[in-house]
Amino acid sequence: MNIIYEKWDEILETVKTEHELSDVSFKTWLKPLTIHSIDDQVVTILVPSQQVGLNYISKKYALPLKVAISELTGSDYDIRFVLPEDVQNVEKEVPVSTNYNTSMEMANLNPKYTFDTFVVGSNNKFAHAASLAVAESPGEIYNPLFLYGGVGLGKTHLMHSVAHFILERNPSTKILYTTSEEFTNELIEAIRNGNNTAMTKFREKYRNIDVLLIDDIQFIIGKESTQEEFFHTFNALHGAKKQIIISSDKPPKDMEILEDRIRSRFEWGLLADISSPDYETRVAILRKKEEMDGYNLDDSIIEYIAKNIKSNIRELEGSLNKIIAYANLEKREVTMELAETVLKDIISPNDKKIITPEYIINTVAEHYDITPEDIIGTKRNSKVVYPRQIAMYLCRELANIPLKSIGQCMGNRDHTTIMHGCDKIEQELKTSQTTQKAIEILKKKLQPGN
Ligand SMILES: Nc1ncnc2c1ncn2[C@@H]1O[C@H](COP(=O)(O)OP(=O)(O)OP(=O)(O)O)[C@@H](O)[C@H]1O
Repeated sequence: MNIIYEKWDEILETVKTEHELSDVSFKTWLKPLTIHSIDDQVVTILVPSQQVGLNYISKKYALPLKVAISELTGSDYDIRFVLPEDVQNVEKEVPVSTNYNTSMEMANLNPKYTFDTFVVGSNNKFAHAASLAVAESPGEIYNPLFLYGGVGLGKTHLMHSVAHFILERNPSTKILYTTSEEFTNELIEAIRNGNNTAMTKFREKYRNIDVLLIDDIQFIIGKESTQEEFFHTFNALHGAKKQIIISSDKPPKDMEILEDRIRSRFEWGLLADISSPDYETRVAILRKKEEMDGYNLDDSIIEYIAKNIKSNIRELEGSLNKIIAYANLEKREVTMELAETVLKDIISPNDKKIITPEYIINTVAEHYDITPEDIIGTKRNSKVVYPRQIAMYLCRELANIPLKSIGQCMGNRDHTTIMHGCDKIEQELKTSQTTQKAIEILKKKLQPGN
């Protein structure tokens, strides 16, 4: 929390002492003042009612308050005074509700995205635990919580789960879910209106809340005014100990053309990634979905979907829905044959294509802009050694042939060399985003249907 909030009483006392105010003056003019918000270097002070005399207070106490704040914090803040009616007009935009369902609708939450319906697997264990911790103590431990991962892997589901959890405990919590695209559009609209009220309304909508969920933040990249506005929104909320949860398709350090001051704020709290689910988790997700929708499919069909749709949970669920919809429409039993027919467009024929070491070597070489000869050759500079190890790893993962045979295809290398290369990449995958991304992209190139 911004120190000005914590030391507000002390600041008022300082003004009193330094300006030798009598008790009655202090009680009348200063004591009733409270902080409305602190946005980047502007302290907005709420003056309780018009009788108190906004103009008088502003003329007489703006400077003393500015000086006292500057003495306390060591930096300069501008002072702005507002009346309750100015604020209330805007606060009506986000009314408080004590009813869970109303709050949920006002917050833009999907009722199905709760912790109960979220399947925990090794791909999302950490992100799940972090989200639960935030849900239990919003604004206190990990702020912001930054969830990142590929498309359709459950980031939105998790952030909504946090919101539901908080609302169940306290339905009057003001929560707002939005996407960075919506945020940008609303900002453009406010700027286009060209008047202060539209802008104030916009700001109050986003700053007058307890929890902000902002999805797909990567879309603010390259949008300067949005970044600027988001920066101030972030500071206002964070300064007031309000929880912020952000999702993105990549971690902050990989978000190119993002202002450094924003990147560093994203990294203030906790970063948690969600990767593609393993086979067991995919089966568990399909089973959960089946249970929720009241179906009971044969194990072999569930396994068929889980084996073939690997990287995207939205697609996984979509495949199940498609099979069921098709069966209902055609009034047919769900059989393996039906599942295969329905999913033939999604499960690319490429999956059935045998992935040979040569194919992998060519694809890796092209990706790194080197030649296949570089990969199988003996050069030892980093430009070729790393892609070579990547090729070894992919051969082991996808080609389904013994290490010895991989060694033969890779310039007659010994199987222990291949093993070493694979281990190296495996280690890197635990820590390096670059390697994770490279493997993800290359796997997609080699198996486009997955
Ligand atoms: N672990 C999980 N358990 C159950 N359902 C899940 C899980 N992960 C994702 N889903 C489901 O997969 C679908 C896609 O998830 P979601 O929209 O949260 O993904 P996302 O990561 O936000 O995607 P995008 O990058 O497109 O914004 C949703 O229907 C969600 O309920």
